[in-house]
Amino acid sequence: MESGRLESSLWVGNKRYRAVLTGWHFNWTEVDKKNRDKKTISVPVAEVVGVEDGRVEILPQKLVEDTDKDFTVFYVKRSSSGGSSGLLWRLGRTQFSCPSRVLRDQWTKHLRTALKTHSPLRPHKLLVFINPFGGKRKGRKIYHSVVAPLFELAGISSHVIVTERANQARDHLLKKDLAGFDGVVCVGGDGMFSEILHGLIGRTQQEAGLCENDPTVTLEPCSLHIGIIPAGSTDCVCYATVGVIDPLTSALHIVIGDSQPLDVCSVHHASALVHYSVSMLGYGFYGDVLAESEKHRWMGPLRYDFSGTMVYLSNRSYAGIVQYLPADPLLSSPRDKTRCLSGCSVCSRSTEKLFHHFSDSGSLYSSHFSQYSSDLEGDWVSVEGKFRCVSLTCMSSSCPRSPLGLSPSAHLADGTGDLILVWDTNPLGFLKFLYRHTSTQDQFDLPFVEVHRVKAVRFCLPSDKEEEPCEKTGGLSGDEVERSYVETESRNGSQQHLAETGTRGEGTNEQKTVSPFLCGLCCSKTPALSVWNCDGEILPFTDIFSRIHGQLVRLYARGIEDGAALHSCSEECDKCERRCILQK
Ligand SMILES: Nc1ncnc2c1ncn2[C@@H]1O[C@H](COP(=O)(O)OP(=O)(O)OP(=O)(O)O)[C@@H](O)[C@H]1O
Repeated sequence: MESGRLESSLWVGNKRYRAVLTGWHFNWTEVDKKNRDKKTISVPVAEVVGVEDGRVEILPQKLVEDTDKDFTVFYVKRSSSGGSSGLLWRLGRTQFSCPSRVLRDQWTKHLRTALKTHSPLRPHKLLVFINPFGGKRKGRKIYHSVVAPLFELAGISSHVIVTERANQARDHLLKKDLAGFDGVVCVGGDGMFSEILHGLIGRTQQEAGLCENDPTVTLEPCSLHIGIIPAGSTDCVCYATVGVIDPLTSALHIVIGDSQPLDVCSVHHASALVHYSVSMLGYGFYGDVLAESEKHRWMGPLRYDFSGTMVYLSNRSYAGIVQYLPADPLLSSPRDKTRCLSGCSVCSRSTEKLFHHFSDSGSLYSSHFSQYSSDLEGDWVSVEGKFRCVSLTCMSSSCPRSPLGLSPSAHLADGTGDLILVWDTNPLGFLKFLYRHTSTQDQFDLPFVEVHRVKAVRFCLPSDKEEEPCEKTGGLSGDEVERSYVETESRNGSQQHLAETGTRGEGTNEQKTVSPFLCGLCCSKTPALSVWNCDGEILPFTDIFSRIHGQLVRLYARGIEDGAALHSCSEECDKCERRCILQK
């Protein structure tokens, strides 16, 4: 007999079922139905959230009826999210009745043992940071009403810190004792996630004795997982890694110990680390929109629409030199029309490549990497001209506004980023580019747009551009307008391969300080410089070097589940070889 297998009749209400625990799956099928339309519900053991004695309810509030012959199983139940790209997860609950207490105890014991065996990454102890001011200021309420009951059900202990200031979570992670924790949960938006990201990566490098400032160093992957409970005004990282912005769905991913590796881009200026980014590093349009929106915080989330419109109308483009190190084109391409979904094969292949010591060492994290990466070797490409925007993203950066994202075929964990160059163009062309982000039309299929899959990027100003405050730079002169036109025309011809890294770029304006603020839109002068928008933060430098670190962190997530590809519940479900995943 298969170990861990258990089979018996059980009752749900007044209907009799044949229940089977095979080790990997727990199934129950109604037995008394005469006709063929019997329905099997099949739950992978890895998606069982908890097993309780008696008749138990936990949401919206806990109710326990401690009976002798009953037990309650809580599990992940999917439902269509209607609009979002992923699936909503809900807490399924079924109360089973047994003929005897002995059988009941046998069932609960077997189910609990199966959970331990088949879900090795389930967290036992979590450190939780709640930003009480994020989004609509509902972080605390969301945590206590939705997340905490699930943690209790799953036997997870948590240490909760409600932050009192910005950067408290980051500082805590950098300095305090983290022994015994399996992961860190942030209840907030993208800003709060960024704090956790910086704290965890920084702490991991400190402990590994690695210098974060050196872009050539191979950083140590973080051993603690990050869970994101969306409670901000922008929750793009959650959306791009789970497919929906829903605290219950995210809490369930944490509880069952899902694990999604994530690439991180480090941004350096003049030999110092400036920031880490996972979603978007953007100069030009996206930088201007962020800078403008900071002036209108009082508008709330509306400020992004307002600022986007104002910046669009200001019709700006900026001179720059972009150098990039292309990724291996044989592995994937940003134009290959694939989507990085749960179980992505491109990311899986990259895991083997990125952690090729894995099989030797037996542990992902104990593998000994060479401290200096060979990742930055290769032929760099350089382009120069005027850009509407230059963006680098390590993921699709999909969000509810742009369901396919900035780069629809980008991968979460393949060790590459997508560099998007939007050259100077007329306002209508740029509007078309922006508009295509909200539809399924290909935003890269435009003559003034390029996209490259890359491992590293440098950006610097042409030597004649000074990083001066806009009052001094004034508007573009006639010469500059002319130059812009010529460069735009010849941009493909201007590409040149660099034999080595660093002929220009990092450090060319080390001593200069950027004016982080743009001219007001009422100002008749056009600034010569934009700013970098790094995951919603303005960077105080223009010349940067950025590099993608493959799978540097792990989230309690599994990527976006493809609802369309999954078999939906049908009456014939028990005859179907695939698991019925949409249990209505
Ligand atoms: N107690 C606090 N007081 C003030 N700021 C805080 C506090 N806790 C965290 N923060 C900071 O608030 C910023 C925004 O937080 P978060 O991302 O959670 O919310 P948000 O509403 O999405 O933010 P925004 O719209 O400003 O990006 C973060 O950068 C974080 O550092």
